[in-house]
Amino acid sequence: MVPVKKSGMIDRWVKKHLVLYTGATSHPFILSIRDGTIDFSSFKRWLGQDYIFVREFVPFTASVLLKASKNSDDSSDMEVILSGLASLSDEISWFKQEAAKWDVPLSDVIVHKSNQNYCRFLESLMLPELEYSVVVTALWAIETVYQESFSHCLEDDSKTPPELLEACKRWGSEGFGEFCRSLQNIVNQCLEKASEEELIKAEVTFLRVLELEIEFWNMSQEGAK
Ligand SMILES: Cc1ncc(CO)c(N)n1
Repeated sequence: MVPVKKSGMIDRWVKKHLVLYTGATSHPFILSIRDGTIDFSSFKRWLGQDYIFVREFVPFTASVLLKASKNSDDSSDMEVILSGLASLSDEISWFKQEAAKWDVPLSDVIVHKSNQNYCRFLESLMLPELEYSVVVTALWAIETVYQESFSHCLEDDSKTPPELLEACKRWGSEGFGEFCRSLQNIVNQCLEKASEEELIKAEVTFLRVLELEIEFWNMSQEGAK
C-alpha cells in the first residue's frame, strides 16, 4: 500500500473542497460589501448576531487552549492560541462600540436559528473527549473564513463603504492573516501525527464549519429564517 502523505493537509483539503470553501469565503454578503451595494440593515443584523457568536467563541477558544496546553509538545501552540483568546477581549469591546454607533441594541438580540446551530456546534466541540487536532482544525477554519472573506473587501479595486472599513480591517488585515497562518501550521503539524480516524473527524469538522459559515452569511443577508 502506498503510504498517504499527510503534510500540508490543509492545502489539500482546501483544494479538494474548493467549491464549499469559496462559498464561505466569497459569499454574496461579503461581495456586496466589496462592491459597495450592501444594505446597511444586513450589516446591522450581522453585527448583532456576530456579537452573540463571539461571546460563545470565547469559551470555545479557551477550551482549545486548555487542550493545547495538555496535548501539544510544542509550547508555541499555546502562545498562538492565547494571543487569539486575548484579542477577543478587544473584539467584544469593538462590537459594543460599533453596535452603539449603528443603534443595534445588543441586550435584546434574538438569536437566529443559523446562529443557534453554530453556537450549539461550538458547544459540542468543547466536550473534553474531543481531540485537540479536531478542535484546533475548527478554530483555524472559523478564523480563516473571516480572514479570507474580509480581505476581499480591502483589495485595491474594492468599493467598500468607508463606514465598514474598520470591520473589514479587523479580520482582513495582514496581522490577522499572520495569526491564521500560524494556526494553519499548528493544524498541519497536528494532523501529521493524527490517526486515520482523527483525520476523518477533522476533515468533517472543517466541512461543517464551512457550511455553518455559509448559513451565517445567508442569515445576515436574508434575515430571520
Ligand atoms: C460567524 C463567525 N465566524 C468567524 C468569526 C471569526 O472570529 C466570527 N467573528 N464570526
